Amino acid sequence: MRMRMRSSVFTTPSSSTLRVMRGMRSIVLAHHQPPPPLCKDLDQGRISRRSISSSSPRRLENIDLKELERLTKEAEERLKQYEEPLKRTVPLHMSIAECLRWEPESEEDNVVVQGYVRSVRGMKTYRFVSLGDGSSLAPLQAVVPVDTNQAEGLAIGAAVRLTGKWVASPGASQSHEMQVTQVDILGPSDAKTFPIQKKYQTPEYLRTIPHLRPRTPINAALLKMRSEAVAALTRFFADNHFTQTHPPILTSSDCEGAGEVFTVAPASNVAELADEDNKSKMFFRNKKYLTVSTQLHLEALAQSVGNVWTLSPVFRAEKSDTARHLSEFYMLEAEMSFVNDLDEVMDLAEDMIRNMCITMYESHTVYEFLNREGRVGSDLVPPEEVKARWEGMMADDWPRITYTDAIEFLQEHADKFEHKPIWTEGLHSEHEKFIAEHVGDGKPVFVTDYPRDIKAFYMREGQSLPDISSPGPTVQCFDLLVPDLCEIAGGSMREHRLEPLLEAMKRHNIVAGEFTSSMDGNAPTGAKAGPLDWYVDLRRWGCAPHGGFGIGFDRLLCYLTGVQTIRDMVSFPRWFGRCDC
Ligand SMILES: NC(=O)C[C@H](N)C(=O)O
Repeated sequence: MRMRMRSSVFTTPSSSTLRVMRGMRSIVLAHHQPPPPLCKDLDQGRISRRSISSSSPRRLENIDLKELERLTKEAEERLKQYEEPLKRTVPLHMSIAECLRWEPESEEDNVVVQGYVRSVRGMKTYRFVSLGDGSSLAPLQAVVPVDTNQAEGLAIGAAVRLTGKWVASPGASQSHEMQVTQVDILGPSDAKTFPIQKKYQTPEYLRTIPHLRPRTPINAALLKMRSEAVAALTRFFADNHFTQTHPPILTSSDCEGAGEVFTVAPASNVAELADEDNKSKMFFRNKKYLTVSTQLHLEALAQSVGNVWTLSPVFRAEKSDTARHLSEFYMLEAEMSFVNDLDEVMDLAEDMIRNMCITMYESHTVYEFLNREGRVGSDLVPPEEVKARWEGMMADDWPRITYTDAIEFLQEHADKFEHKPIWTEGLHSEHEKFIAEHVGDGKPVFVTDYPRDIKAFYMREGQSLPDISSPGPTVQCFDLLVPDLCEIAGGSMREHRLEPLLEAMKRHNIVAGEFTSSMDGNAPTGAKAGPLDWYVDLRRWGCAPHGGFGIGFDRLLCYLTGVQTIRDMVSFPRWFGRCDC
């Protein structure tokens, strides 16, 4: 089996920079650390900033001192923004994550937190309340005296604001706890009927209450992680001068040509779909669909501003009842202009994911998630395995093999599979799994140059490697495979030349009849390519070689969190037969 590593690095940072960055990241934890806690000093009628939490930077070696100085300055600047709230007179609350990392030596008065009651333990004279607000897997322990009537209304699920003293805790589970002096019940809850009790609840049960499920600590952490991933990706693309765009959700065609589109009609006239001949009665005067991929529109936008990206919902009417498929999911798609080599597209995908992981790795959320203990997240892949996934993603040089070589490799192990590996038939998920596990060695694997006839019409024909002798024509494309989840991304060079594109469309039966392939510029823009006329048009005027990819964003997050089914990764999952609330 021939295996290639990347030939070039598309983006910063280089691997040596990355090593430094990893060291730096420990110092730059300030980015992820809470601001100094703020609490109201009622006696003096002002708000004062208390000491910063004790999280000391680790791994000081490898640090460039000048860079350190720059970062310190940056951190000081950042701190300035917290001076502003000091002028306010209303109480400022701390998030629970901030509070938990705050370990002052002496008692701190008039601290305010707000959140949701996760549990209440009753003792004779005190109630022990576990409070969560989504910022942390760990709860805050609040101790409420019973005799003051303050404990009334403290029920599981209630939204509360607690004011009190932040003191060292005698308990072993936390360094500090709150001795509550005032309880405000902001949103009462009936403990008896609250559907998320403090006991193990199966993922299947939680899926029946998707509107309440986000309140569980793990689901809140998943929301935070998603948000951090988006922030990291946005920064990555901005740093690399990609333009973020908003391609449409309603479209005229099935980009992938797999017939998995949802058709759109107004609720007041669903019947219009049945009467295809009467287009004038249709809302859009023709059939329209929810997008399955924004790629084709991204190609148009890339011809304006160069490299572009988007993170959009896409929809697939696939009747797949698996842990990896949803009818609605988010796809991150990028399109690069003026590139002529599939390796450059793969470099981008690789750098982007690696960079995202490195940025996120030591965030509070990811740290807590990967170091969870006990029963927290017991339905997920164990933290050690998930950590190994992150390490694979952050490693350099993900292997690249051609589809032809992959099939050869699989054929050497044919006895292990239910389906025989056959060149013309594509890879089954058992094959993808095997490749990911045995070729990747913990890293994701690019499989390239698939047979032309099993791939989409828009892919550019040819081989990335001139020395490959494949059994038939191939296209310049890749699938990115990881263990367990198999394919998480796919991309290709696009056919940017008019004639070969029209030929490919004919081969795929996308259109019937003759095409107008004139390049004289006076030809009508319609190419008799039906709903894809406009896409053909893009090839008429100034279409540079280009390529791109799409990543199943929710699948990627599943892999990085160890969530076993994509239905538990997405807050409101939709799949064949299910679209709750
Ligand atoms: N933008 C892309 O290349 C994604 C591709 N159209 C897909 O749906 O897999």
